[in-house]
Amino acid sequence: MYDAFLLLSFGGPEHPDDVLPFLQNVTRGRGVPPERLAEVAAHYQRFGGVSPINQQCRELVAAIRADFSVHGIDLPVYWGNRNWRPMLADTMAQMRDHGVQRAITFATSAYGSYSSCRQYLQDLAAARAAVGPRAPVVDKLRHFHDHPGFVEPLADSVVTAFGELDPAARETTRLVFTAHSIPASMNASSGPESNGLYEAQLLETARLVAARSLPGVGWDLVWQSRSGPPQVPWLEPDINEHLRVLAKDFTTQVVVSPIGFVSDHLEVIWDLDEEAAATARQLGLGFARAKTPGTDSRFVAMIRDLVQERMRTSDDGSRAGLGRLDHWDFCASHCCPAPASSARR
Ligand SMILES: CC1=C(CCC(=O)O)c2cc3nc(cc4[nH]c(cc5[nH]c(cc1n2)c(C)c5CCC(=O)O)c(CCC(=O)O)c4C)C(CCC(=O)O)=C3C
Ligand SMILES: [Fe+2]
Repeated sequence: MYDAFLLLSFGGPEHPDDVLPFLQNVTRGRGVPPERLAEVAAHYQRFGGVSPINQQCRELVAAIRADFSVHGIDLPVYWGNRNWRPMLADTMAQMRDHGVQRAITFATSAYGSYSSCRQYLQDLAAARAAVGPRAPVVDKLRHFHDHPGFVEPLADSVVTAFGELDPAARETTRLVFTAHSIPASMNASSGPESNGLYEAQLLETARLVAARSLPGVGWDLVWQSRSGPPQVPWLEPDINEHLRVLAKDFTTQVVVSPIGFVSDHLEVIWDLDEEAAATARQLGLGFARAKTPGTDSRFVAMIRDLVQERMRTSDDGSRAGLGRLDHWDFCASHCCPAPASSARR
């Protein structure tokens, strides 16, 4: 049924000169103010112009290849990005040259919404159009917000992070989950019923991870990495604002778990490990950041499970998942529409 596997990711710069063109690719037609772009460029330059995300994808590709080979899955593994080299269209041209006809793709985002799902589908369509008539057909794997292979490594990392804090202060510990903020209207229009699928799936993940890591400890889902013009409402509160509120109450320490991401890329190591950690320090709050799945073997096995689930010849409708929300293989075309301001892209 499928003759190749494609890892589809966001991409990031790997040289100081890459930073601006990368940011231009990300924000083209999106109305992100120049001040915000300059600020984000400075974050990348603080890390020598190198985002860790591409190296993390290389490691994931290697782990998937090893896992597929051990489990007898005979699919070549390709990798392409939305915003930086290796660009998706170049990878797709290579797949065409290798005779690939129908590939299955895993996008490095667990959730629905325009930015986290639909945009990847649009990128696939645009890349196919660019590659021309013999471009492979590429199907996208489903959302995996409540898959045990995602939830379990996240929960273990929360326990590990709590181990860096004062174990005696469990009563005054808060578990703070974060995800990338998106425009409130984008959240509202996400999902087949346009009723906030992005936040609903994130709340499921948060609930499942909390119950498996620090049961009884209070938790919240808050947002990070807000972009866009200030007059447009985005999901709130921001993590830094939330830490200020927690510190006024009886919280003495926080475990922060970025469930919105699958690897510890720049938005994690800058916005949390630098910025949110500094806010916590100022407030006198203990702070520990839990890891994302990265190349955890359970996460890699989940990717295989999703491929096998899609490839099985008789579908009994069952889908591995710990939560209560529905799962589906193919998103309806009306699902998670592009925001009006970016329709031109
Ligand atoms: C939902 C979501 C995810 C999670 C799902 C997924 O992973 O796909 C995500 C991931 C990421 N976002 C990333 C980087 C950036 N996102 C930006 C801007 C934006 N993100 C948005 C949403 C999301 N983003 C939105 C609505 C915008 C506004 C512009 C627009 O409407 O599209 C900008 C522009 C500058 C700014 O921040 O303003 C940058 C540089 C990186 C790479 C990190 C690295 O390099 O290591 C990753 C993985
Ligand atoms: Fe982003």
